[in-house]
Amino acid sequence: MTLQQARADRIEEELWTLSRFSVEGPGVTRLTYTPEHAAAREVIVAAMQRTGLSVQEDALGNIIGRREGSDPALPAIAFGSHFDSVRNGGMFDGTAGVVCALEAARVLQESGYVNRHPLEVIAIVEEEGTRFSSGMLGGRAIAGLVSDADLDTLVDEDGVTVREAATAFGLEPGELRTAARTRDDLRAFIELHIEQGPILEQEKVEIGVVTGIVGVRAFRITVEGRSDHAGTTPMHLRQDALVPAALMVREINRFVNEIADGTVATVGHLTVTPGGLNQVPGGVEFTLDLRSPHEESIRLLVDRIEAMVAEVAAAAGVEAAVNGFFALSPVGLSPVVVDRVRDAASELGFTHRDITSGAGHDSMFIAQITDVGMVFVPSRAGRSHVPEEWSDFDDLRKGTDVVLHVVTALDR
Ligand SMILES: NC(=O)N[C@@H](Cc1ccccc1)C(=O)O
Ligand SMILES: [Mn+2]
Repeated sequence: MTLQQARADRIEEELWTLSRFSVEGPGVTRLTYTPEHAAAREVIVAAMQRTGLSVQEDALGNIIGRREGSDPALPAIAFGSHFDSVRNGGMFDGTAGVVCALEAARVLQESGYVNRHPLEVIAIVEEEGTRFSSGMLGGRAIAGLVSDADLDTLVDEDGVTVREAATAFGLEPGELRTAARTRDDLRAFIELHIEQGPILEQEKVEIGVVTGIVGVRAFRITVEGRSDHAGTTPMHLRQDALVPAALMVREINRFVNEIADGTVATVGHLTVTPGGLNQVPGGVEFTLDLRSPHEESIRLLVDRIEAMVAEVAAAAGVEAAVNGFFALSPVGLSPVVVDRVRDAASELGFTHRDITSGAGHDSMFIAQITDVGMVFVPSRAGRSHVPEEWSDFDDLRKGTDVVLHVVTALDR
């Protein structure tokens, strides 16, 4: 039995279809448990059913298309990615991995492949954390790492909890236990994803063999001063919260540039209250996203940032707090799967190189309960989380062929 090649035209058509399920505005904005999510879900479920997969949805809405194997006692080999997006993001981040997994399932069916292990296509929800400010929630549910309490503490900007939104969406979020997978029922997970960085394109390499994923730390930093009249309050009497906050942002940037070991820091969102032209800022809240392949660099950087924030706040006569709300150590992917990704790329004659992911992925959590590998395809100009995000459909086809080879190799 020879596997047919994946088809770039079907990948392209399905991606364009899914890209239209977005709120108005530049790029793709598809938040979890919204009408846009519901429309994408419908297309994914229909594609799974057309490919002979039986479809289940777990407590949080992860969609699992399953094909039983000739040996039902074996754990499943799964492949897929997420299908939510950041605001005004691209049409490939996550969704390309779902579409390529669907394409792989079509090729297996058309090739008449007889699988020993059950095979699963998994379309994962709420990876970006755009709605509930909690990264990789869908992947964490698969890894059994979401608690019942999380369902009530994670809220969107209107205060709607995950439990309320998932229930309104027709799911049973309380059934978290059924979402949790284990090594007994999951043999491996392979995630195809766009690189979201410049390396593969710069080096003209077709396939990224992901060996590890950076550690991620997320914080909310608050600065509390005192609001006053912008016209009548002399400068020496002010407790302006924004001036020290601006200094903190600049200092964080200086610290990271001094480390220069691949560690990165981003202040992506900053709010000022009360926010009027003629009002001295009384409060500032900003986010801080730290990433590094080196756990130690993050630890040292966090210590230095916390000391600096306290120092700058004291000097400015304001209060400040550094609140961490997400922390994940760097993850090494499973050599069993990583080696097969590399072998598959070689056998298929694709240029490839080992690469560390600067983006976080559901695979980081799923790696805690089974063997995980990732396949990267090039991103044009390394851009992602922007409407300009682009990957070539034939590169996605090549990535899909790699996924197919890894799945069938693991299935032997
Ligand atoms: N693939 C991708 O973009 N993943 C997200 C995962 C994430 C979400 C929220 C916070 C931190 C990280 C990223 O920004 O890396
Ligand atoms: Mn993303």
